[in-house]
Amino acid sequence: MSKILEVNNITKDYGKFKLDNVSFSLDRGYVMGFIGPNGAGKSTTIKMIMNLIRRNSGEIKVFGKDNIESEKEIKEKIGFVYDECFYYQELSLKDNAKIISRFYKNWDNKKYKELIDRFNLIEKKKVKQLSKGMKMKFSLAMALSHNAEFLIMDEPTSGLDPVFRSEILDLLYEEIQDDKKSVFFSTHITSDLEKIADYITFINNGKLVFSKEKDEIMETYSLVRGGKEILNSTLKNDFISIKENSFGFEGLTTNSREIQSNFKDKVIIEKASLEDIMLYTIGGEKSA
Ligand SMILES: Nc1ncnc2c1ncn2[C@@H]1O[C@H](COP(=O)(O)OP(=O)(O)OP(=O)(O)O)[C@@H](O)[C@H]1O
Repeated sequence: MSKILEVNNITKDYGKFKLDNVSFSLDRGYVMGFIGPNGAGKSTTIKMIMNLIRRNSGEIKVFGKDNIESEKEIKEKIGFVYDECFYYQELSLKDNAKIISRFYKNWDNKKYKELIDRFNLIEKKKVKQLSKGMKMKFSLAMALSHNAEFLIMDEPTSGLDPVFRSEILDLLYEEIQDDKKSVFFSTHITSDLEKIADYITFINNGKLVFSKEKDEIMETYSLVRGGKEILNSTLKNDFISIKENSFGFEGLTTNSREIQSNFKDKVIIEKASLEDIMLYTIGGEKSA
């Protein structure tokens, strides 16, 4: 299977913040969600993949090629959606498309028109007159109109209402059906990932927590609840983190089988959502 993205030991030192030796990779044809709390380093990583900022060390390959040496060739095949709208604000959508389409050999005007219609965008409008959701739709229409093989998106659904979000996810879902396109996108909305991601990469405070297949993650982590009387230090060691209150505890574990067999009906065990995994991992104290 060919790799569409390889991020190897990248580091960016901003002084107060350091993206520290982060590595992960994505195979062609798959969707990877990129999660982490505010300030974790998601945008920094995406900007380095797009060569918008310089890394201090490490290596990034896109389509098997170095992202700096082969920048022009790589970008031709990438659809990029960024949370800050980088179009000409004073120009109409039509004029923006006219200018930007010239940069792409594979510009597909038919597809562009279809997406503009589908999103009910009015081409005469200036970019600055669009709402946040409309800007996102325009960005997506542009990103999907040059036969990109790889979509990279920084928070494409942030600040959008559930109807817009669901429309965007439906469109992405259609786009990946041919198994040739790959998608890498950051988000805070973990429920979006439960729908469409094959892999999840999670960073916290500049460090990689994990980069794994989603199904494996969903099978590995569980939430366990129980009464205070059973929570001794041995049991505490089975948890990634625990919240305690006056009645009992709730904790995230990768060890639910053993806990179940030791404590039987004294505990309630359920699958953890991605949000639970993120919150407990970030919250991170064993004895709250
Ligand atoms: N140009 C810069 N100079 C100094 N520090 C920076 C710069 N850009 C980002 N940072 C810092 O790097 C850290 C990571 O920021 P980044 O935008 O990558 O996080 P993020 O995970 O995308 O967060 P969010 O979810 O809030 O968008 C933050 O502490 C931020 O203040």
